[in-house]
Amino acid sequence: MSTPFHIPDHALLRAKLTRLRRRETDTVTFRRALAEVGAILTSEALRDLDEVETGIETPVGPMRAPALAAPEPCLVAILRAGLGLLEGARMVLPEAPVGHLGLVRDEHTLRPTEYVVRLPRDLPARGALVLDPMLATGGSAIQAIHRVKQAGATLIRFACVVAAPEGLAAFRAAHPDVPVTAGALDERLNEKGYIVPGLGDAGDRCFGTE
Ligand SMILES: O=P(O)(O)OC[C@H]1O[C@H](OP(=O)(O)OP(=O)(O)O)[C@H](O)[C@@H]1O
Ligand SMILES: O=c1cc[nH]c(=O)[nH]1
Ligand SMILES: [Mg+2]
Repeated sequence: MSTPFHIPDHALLRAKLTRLRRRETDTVTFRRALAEVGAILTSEALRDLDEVETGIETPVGPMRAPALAAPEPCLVAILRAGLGLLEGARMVLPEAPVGHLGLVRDEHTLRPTEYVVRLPRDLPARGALVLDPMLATGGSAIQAIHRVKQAGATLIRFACVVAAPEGLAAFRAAHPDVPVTAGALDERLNEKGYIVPGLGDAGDRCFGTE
């Protein structure tokens, strides 16, 4: 099986991504755009959730109407930058339980170190959408999905804003069963492991710590 990879064809998504990429975008604008992109990517990543038909009454009369067949999936944010996407994701799924995975990449080895694991109890029953703006070498996302699987989830999806070909290939090799929804697939990684052209350090830009 090969990981399904989907870039939504949406003018708003592209325009908001351009805002995120601009060097001069300030922290407030960056954070707002990241949340908006989080809402769009969450909707797109979950567009194929199972539905059932149910009988309802509108103010005008009865009808058969679609509803979700199962409780909403959990949202899992990879700290820190995933918190920016989470803000928008929760607008779309306000009732979803939220998990946090703290991962930070060593700037020399580019390997992630885990510093927080806090996952919802009903992850196995609900499944999860894991959120991180950047899929660079793929190390952080691969580790995060590993943790979510370890916690018992089988139905897992991953959403990111920008992916690098290197990271996508590594992710596909590690988790071929996990579909990826992304805002864009960029050219490559540079010698420091940053995505080119990318948008810089998503965590620093979101939290004003540059
Ligand atoms: O695919 P990778 O090579 O693992 O790189 C991607 C990771 O790097 C960034 O996090 P960072 O380590 O900078 O932590 P932060 O969000 O706290 O800034 C980003 O948010 C991803 O989690
Ligand atoms: O380009 C990149 C790569 C990793 N992490 C980021 O925040 N940006
Ligand atoms: Mg960072």
